[in-house]
Amino acid sequence: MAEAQGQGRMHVAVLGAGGIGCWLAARLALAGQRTSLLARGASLAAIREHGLRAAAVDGSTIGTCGAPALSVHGAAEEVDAGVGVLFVAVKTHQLAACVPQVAALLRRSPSALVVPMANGVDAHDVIARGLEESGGSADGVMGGIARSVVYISHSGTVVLERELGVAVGPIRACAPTCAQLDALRAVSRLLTDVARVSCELIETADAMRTALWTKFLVTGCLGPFSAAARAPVDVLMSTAETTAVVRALMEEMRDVGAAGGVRMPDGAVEDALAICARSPPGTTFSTTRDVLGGRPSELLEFCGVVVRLGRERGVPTPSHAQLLATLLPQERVARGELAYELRGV
Ligand SMILES: CC(C)(CO)C(=O)C(=O)O
Repeated sequence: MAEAQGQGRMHVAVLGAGGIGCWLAARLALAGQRTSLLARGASLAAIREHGLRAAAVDGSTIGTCGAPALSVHGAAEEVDAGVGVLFVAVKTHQLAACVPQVAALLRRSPSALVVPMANGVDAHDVIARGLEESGGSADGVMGGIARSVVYISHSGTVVLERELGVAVGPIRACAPTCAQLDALRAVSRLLTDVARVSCELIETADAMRTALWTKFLVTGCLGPFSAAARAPVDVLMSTAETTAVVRALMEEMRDVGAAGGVRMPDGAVEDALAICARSPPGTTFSTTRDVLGGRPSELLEFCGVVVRLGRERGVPTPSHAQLLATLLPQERVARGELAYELRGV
């Protein structure tokens, strides 16, 4: 952990070259911070050849980074030892499959913190369970939340649309050690002061769970619903009929969370609705883009999880069940599990 605490600098690794992973890697590397990015396929090839480019929405280049600050790898075994923090920035449905990479990295850097930057409310559990099942330790698994609106325009280029920062903090029942808390503080300082990614440090697991569910209230319902409605958030929020559906979806999520001991502030749904109502024209979430682009999405980890937790906790979730059912056939097609024709369309 010594490297994590020294001078606010540490060796950072990022697993996943999607929007969030490339955004974090680019911000860190552009600031001269040593960063190892784990990528695959076309992203790996493009970043190896041309570096990682960060662009503004109008297409202009913010900066391009490569060696020596940024190194890109296809396997965790290639990453040097001494990593202080690993950000796991993959889609929630890819988390379980990437645990072997996390385990391989931890074998070389056993004191690294593992911070998921994934959607949903249980990324830390999926990673921790996977590590424990493979005989490893999950003690370094923390909580993380990404709030920025960023996306990959083409392999090797990440577009920074709205940089709203991240949050990190403990999340698991076992209390973090003093060294881990110091390392979390160092991560937060590194991101905020060096990489210019505003990072909120959340001090307790309870507060972290509340923060995860607060984001989930918005993304977990509006991502899938705006895909089903084929309309951006601002349009859904300026139409009475669709706003009523959004409210019902959020209320179900609040109740399911509360039944599991998550302390949501009074007015959490009103606050989430107000945030959505302020969305700029055309706003979509990654789930919306994935569903409409015919790619596997986080539907099962959003509506699917709400429905499952609702059943386990005795909370009715009819709106989520309906939204899940509406999008399920498309999701199965995207996952290669189903094929059909829509005649006459
Ligand atoms: C809310 C947002 C944009 C934050 O990264 C997101 O999580 C998503 O689009 O999936």
